[in-house]
Amino acid sequence: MGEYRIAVLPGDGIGKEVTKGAVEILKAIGDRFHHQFHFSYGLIGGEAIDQEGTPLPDQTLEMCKKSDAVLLGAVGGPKWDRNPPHLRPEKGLLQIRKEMNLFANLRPVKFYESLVDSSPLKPTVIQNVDFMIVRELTGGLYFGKPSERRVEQGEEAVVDTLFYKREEIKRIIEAAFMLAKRRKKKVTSVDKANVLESSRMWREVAEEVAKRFPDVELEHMLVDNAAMQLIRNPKQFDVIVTENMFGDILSDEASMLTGSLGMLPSASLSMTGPALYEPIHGSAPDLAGQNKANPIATILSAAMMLRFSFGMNEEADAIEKAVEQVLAAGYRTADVAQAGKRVVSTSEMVSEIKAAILDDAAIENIMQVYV
Ligand SMILES: NC(=O)C1=CN([C@@H]2O[C@H](COP(=O)(O)OP(=O)(O)OC[C@H]3O[C@@H](n4cnc5c(N)ncnc54)[C@H](O)[C@@H]3O)[C@@H](O)[C@H]2O)C=CC1
Ligand SMILES: CC(C)CC(=O)C(=O)O
Ligand SMILES: [Mg+2]
Repeated sequence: MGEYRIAVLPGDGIGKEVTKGAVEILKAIGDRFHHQFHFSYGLIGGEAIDQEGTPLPDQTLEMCKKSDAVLLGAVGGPKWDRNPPHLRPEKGLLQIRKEMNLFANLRPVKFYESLVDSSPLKPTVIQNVDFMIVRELTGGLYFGKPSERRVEQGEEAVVDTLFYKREEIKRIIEAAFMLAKRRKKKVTSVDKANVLESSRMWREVAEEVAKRFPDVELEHMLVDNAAMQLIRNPKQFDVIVTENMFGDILSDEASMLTGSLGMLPSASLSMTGPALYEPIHGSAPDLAGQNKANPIATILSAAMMLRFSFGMNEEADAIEKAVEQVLAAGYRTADVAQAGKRVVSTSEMVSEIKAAILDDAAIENIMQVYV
């Protein structure tokens, strides 16, 4: 029996509700496949500021570094929006990504036939969409220094910095090529090379890396065009690789190809240490505490954890299959609700997915006896 330590950081707002659901699903997987998952909980974000005076307490970071994988909900909320930069919940998230070297953020965008009418886009546009956004996560505009307000020639001014070392660009582009090699063999490198020097180096590095992957096609695309192409013809994409902020924005946009921001999971990987798994959405203050949020993005993030961190392909498949079954059976949280479908709460959706996982196990047991 395998034993695995999972650090859980629920965070703020709906982060608490969706991680609770994903932990229930992991426990069901543990029961069905005979693994022992040990969960330990830590503070991050606004709640950590309130209780510990910092958005990322040392004990949270230590616990995560010692774990086999981290599951995170979301951070932030209006309560902390006027805090100084070092006391913002989002700072805790940026810090944990940096401290754990989680440079590669994988955000799969996958079409679900049952949700075809939940997306505002036409079925012909979204059917069979299946691509991966590879977002650089520990550099770029969210980390560059200086990032501050100042006075210049007597005027109030402000600066943020987009900084990368060549090596940081190289490793994320290599990660994208390695993924593409195992997929449809196409990398779209998204930048703003017509304006930004950082993007011109990004392009150069992409060209260099591409030489080592002759069977993978490389195309460059400017980010404004990419935002449009995602809506015009998303099926053209296989792997998109891009700078931190570009990836942040494009992935929220891409989520609507599936019908909701509440559907997109992510994995944040480092070269060596434990990885972190989180939905791509935020703490949704408008839904917090109402048992209405879609837990599927977090549940699918847990599936990514099983696949990437623990090598449990069958277990990850079981979660993904259960999600598809429950959607096909007509269960919907409010964000993907459609006429004629059954609208359920967060906890009801979790229960349905859990039942689908355990029902499948029961069928398997019967088959083992009779076949
Ligand atoms: N990874 C993280 O922890 C992130 C944190 N944030 C923080 O979250 C707070 C709110 O930011 P917003 O811009 O409103 O982004 P958001 O992602 O929290 O919400 C945007 C919209 O999507 C909806 N939504 C999000 N997740 C959903 C789910 N699982 N099910 C159903 N609907 C869902 C929300 O109700 C809202 O209408 C801010 O403090 C922001 O800084 C934002 C993005 C990511
Ligand atoms: C703090 C933000 C960078 C979080 C976010 O929007 C994201 O990671 O998608
Ligand atoms: Mg985001």
